[in-house]
Amino acid sequence: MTEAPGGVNQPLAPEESDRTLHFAGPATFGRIPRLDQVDSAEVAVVGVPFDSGVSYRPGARFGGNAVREASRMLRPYNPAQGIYPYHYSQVADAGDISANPFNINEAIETIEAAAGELLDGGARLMTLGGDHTIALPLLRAVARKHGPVALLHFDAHLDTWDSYFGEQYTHGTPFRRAVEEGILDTSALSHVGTRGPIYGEKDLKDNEAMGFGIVTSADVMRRGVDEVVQQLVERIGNRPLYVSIDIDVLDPAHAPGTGTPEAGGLTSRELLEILRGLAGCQLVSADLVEVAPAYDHADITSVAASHAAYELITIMSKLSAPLRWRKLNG
Ligand SMILES: N=C(N)NCCCC(=O)O
Ligand SMILES: [Zn+2]
Ligand SMILES: [Zn+2]
Repeated sequence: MTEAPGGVNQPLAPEESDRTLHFAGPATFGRIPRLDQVDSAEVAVVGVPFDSGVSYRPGARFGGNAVREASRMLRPYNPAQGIYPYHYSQVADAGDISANPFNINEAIETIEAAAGELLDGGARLMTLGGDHTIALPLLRAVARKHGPVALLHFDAHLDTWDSYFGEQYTHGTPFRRAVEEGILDTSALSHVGTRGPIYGEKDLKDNEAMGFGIVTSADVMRRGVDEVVQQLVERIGNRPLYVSIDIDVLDPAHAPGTGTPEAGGLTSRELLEILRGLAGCQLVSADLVEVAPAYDHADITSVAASHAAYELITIMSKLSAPLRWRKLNG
């Protein structure tokens, strides 16, 4: 193993694993420190245990903690991106946002406010859901800081539907609301991994009109990861980027633990490789949603989710490091 950086003013990283057990003690993401153990964080992992917006099987409120448990074994060096994510920048676990499960409108306001506070504190956010409803308040908070952002949305579903049973705020509608609110940069919107039956042809026409490009799950298989990454990265350019990952983008063989599974999805290997390909992008925050551990087996879903979050955290840590050095060296 290459030696990890360390010393005065270096970020507080997880304990060396030859001295502590990966499988003991409270589960913060990757065994990183809690936010209250450090002055501030450049990357904050935050849970949003809210799933009152689901249209089918519930249970994603338990997703964040399942991902934290599954992330215990993540080691400190990321060879795919060539850095120690927890040593470059301060990465900390900010705990959970308590959103009212009986009132979606209030929950959305709570999430937006709490995310805004963490962003104002200088952190990029890696949010662990929760169902996909939470992407809307997270995008609002991010757009308030950065203006309209580019969106890379990994999902079996479009999540741009108008309403369910007349309700506008659900896990199938966050991105239509976000387009309507002007918080997305409509010249750089992409869905990746889309597949399965939809409600009608109009769904696709609406997405085109909103500005979404679509890379289906079959496109990834036919064209290959490298070509897809190149196309996505070109579209994103230098814009501030928000990545939203619905774990159902993965095939149910790779992610059975989710509420609305669809056959024919990405492999976890494909997803991780696409995420690594985003390393040059200006990733400002990300979410990972729809892990529902009650339907999982042998932690397949939460392990895959923890690795996806680790890749995004690595990108954000790398981006934050120069800021940290500038601050320390005046
Ligand atoms: N899993 C998410 N986010 N959305 C699924 C909505 C699909 C539907 O209810 O028709
Ligand atoms: Zn989905
Ligand atoms: Zn979704």
